Amino acid sequence: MARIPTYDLNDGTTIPAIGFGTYPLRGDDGTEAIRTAIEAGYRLVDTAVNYENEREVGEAIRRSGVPRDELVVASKIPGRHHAYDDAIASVRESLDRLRLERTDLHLIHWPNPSQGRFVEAWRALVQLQKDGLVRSIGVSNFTEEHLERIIDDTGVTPAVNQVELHPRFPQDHMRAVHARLGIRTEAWSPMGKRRAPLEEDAVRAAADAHGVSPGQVILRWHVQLGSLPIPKSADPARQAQNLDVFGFELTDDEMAAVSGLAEDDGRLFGGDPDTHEEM
Ligand SMILES: NC(=O)C1=CN([C@@H]2O[C@H](COP(=O)(O)OP(=O)(O)OC[C@H]3O[C@@H](n4cnc5c(N)ncnc54)[C@H](OP(=O)(O)O)[C@@H]3O)[C@@H](O)[C@H]2O)C=CC1
Ligand SMILES: O=C(O)C(=O)[C@@H](O)[C@H](O)C(=O)CO
Repeated sequence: MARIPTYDLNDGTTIPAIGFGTYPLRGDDGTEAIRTAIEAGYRLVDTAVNYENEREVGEAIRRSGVPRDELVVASKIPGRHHAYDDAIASVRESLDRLRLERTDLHLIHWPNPSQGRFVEAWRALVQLQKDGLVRSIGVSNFTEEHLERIIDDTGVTPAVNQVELHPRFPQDHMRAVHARLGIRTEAWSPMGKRRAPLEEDAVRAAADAHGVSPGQVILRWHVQLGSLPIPKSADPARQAQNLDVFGFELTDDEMAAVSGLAEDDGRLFGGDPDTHEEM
């Protein structure tokens, strides 16, 4: 099994350079899909309270037989749990469902700025990290302004910001913000989900040139951008293929051609964190 490179995080820990997205894998089939992904070599597994599959993730980990300390298990606090005490309880409930002693990465799922309580949720994560219930702490869908607010308030910089990022929406600005602040960029819907540009010439040409699939070209584009993708696949063959992106390199021209697929507003469903809120 190929070794997956890792990134250093700003809290002194490391994280695999690619992870496995688990939404919407649920039930027995979901557990089996997550187990086959771990068997294929994924060591970072991304879940959330709102995916309603933390039990399946925990069960898949146990069935995989992979030692717990080799896995990075990540979950997320939903919008309805942003109040300080609710955020603490949310993480404890996630641990109960996962049947784990701690998560390795815990994120605030969406900032929900109109509620104005994401700073409370961040303070709770800072405390939970001190208490050893979570290893690394981060956020998801935070803008530059949201990041600066929590850092100013606590002095603690998130290790990770998980944002929408794919060839149609490359997030140049947020990647620059993350580089400035020392935050690792993690990419959700890294393929572009239902709008994955698998048939676009830029992707097809690079796939042909390197003898790989269009999906591998997209994931390799992430790797070379320094973006940590978390592709979801229910199919064992595609799960394995998506991990196999460390043995070839896109040229500068190929990288530019894939980045050239960016659209003015390439978001998949209008998930602008200033206005899109999820409870
Ligand atoms: N923080 C947040 O707000 C959000 C986080 N997420 C996270 O990001 C993860 C991934 O995002 P997701 O929205 O699923 O989108 P992806 O971009 O990962 O796309 C998933 C789709 O691509 C297909 N696919 C996967 N690999 C290949 C391949 N090699 N070739 C062709 N098709 C492929 C899958 O089909 P198949 O299963 O049949 O292979 C599935 O339909 C989620 O599972 C979740 O963990 C997602 C959205 C928001
Ligand atoms: O999957 C997630 O993490 C989400 O935050 C949702 O927005 C999800 O992408 C969705 O259901 C969008 O239609």
